[in-house]
Amino acid sequence: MSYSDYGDNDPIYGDDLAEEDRESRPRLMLMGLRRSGKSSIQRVVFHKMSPTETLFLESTSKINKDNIHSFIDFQVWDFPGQMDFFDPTFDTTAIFGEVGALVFVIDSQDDYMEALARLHTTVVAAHRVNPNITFEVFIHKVDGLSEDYKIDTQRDIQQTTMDELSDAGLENVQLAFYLTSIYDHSIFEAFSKVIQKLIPQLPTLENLLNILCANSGIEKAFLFDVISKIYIATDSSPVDSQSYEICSDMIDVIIDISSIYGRAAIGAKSQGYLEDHQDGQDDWTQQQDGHGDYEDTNGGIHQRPGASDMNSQTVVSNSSRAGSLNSVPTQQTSGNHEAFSVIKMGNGTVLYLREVNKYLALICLLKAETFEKQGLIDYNVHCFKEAMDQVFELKRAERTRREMEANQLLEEQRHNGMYGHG
Ligand SMILES: Nc1nc2c(ncn2[C@@H]2O[C@H](COP(=O)(O)OP(=O)(O)OP(=O)(O)O)[C@@H](O)[C@H]2O)c(=O)[nH]1
Repeated sequence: MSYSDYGDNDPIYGDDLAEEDRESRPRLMLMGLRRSGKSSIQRVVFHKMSPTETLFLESTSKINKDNIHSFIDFQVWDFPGQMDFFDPTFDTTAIFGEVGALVFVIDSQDDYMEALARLHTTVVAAHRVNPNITFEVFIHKVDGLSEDYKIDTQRDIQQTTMDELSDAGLENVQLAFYLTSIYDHSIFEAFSKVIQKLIPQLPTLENLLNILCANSGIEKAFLFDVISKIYIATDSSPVDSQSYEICSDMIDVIIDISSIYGRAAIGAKSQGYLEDHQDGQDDWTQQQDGHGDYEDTNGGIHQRPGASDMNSQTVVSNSSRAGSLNSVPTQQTSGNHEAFSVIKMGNGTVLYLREVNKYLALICLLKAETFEKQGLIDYNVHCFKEAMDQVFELKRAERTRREMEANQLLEEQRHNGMYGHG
């Protein structure tokens, strides 16, 4: 995945975005009152900004358009809080016409009555222009609220919003509500669900993951976008936040070890620890800054000869969380240099990560007994990857076919224009 720089004068991704680009990418809009946390969400999720750094973000003064290049290309538009969308000079058709999802951010630590009024007018206007928009409401900054208060706030916001929409004759409009904070995994989990709605291949991916889980004894499988740590699909068993968190943390562990090991490896080379794999050692690390182009993940994880011994040798701390690690990951690059890692935890659960393509990683949770048949799991994952390739290849082929048809039509029109009067 690569990300745009989002400065106002960005020559590539700012206002100069090519017209055809505007049309071909699903658009995701971040709206809400000033200081509700829109830019922070965008920077934390897509640019790897640390949550505390968002304290220094300046207020957004114009729409920031951020092009996300990943398994699907989409745009995130961050709107300034003070913008009046309903000013007659504002082109609502252009704004809402192409939108895939509208994320409305409400600051739950503040008095939210004004935000609810704005949410209502936004939904009414957007739905009138484009009834296909999905509305996602982030009840944000819940890190400052107690568990009980979170639930009460969500119930109150949900009830008030739906009542008002129903009074306006819009009882059929679907809104999804999420409790979010940039200080924990909740923002990534919420974004995962939002993005999934923009992926046309989602049912196919879920089916493939179901088949993989059923045939390999895997308890839960997530397909992650490595940089953003958004999961784009999972099997159809219910998602519990802890499973998501531990899998998402695994990506961080792998990236951290990859970067430390990569650097250490250069130093250790003279001592004979390393045979190869130095190049590309920081690929995943580079991606983490949110600006790396994520072009080459091969060899992102490196193996010291005999690295698999690490698993049985090293015991790190144990803690009360089910997801705590008490053994160090076994990391390997497989024959074709794709990242692969296994973490065995103290509670008898195994975390299994495999790079699927340059954007995605598959992470599975399974029992240690099941993992004894690793050969079967490896083989099934290989089949899964091939099926995934086919799914995305079909999409590419379809796009190419449509482009060719459009070009042919254009040619014919040109030809008729030249010779049509003869
Ligand atoms: N506690 C807490 N603070 C947050 C969270 N998200 C954002 N903030 C803080 O909220 C403040 C405003 O965030 P911004 O991202 O600038 O808000 P915005 O909606 O983009 O504001 P405008 O650009 O003025 O529309 C910053 O100080 C952030 O650190 C959160 O999840 N929890």
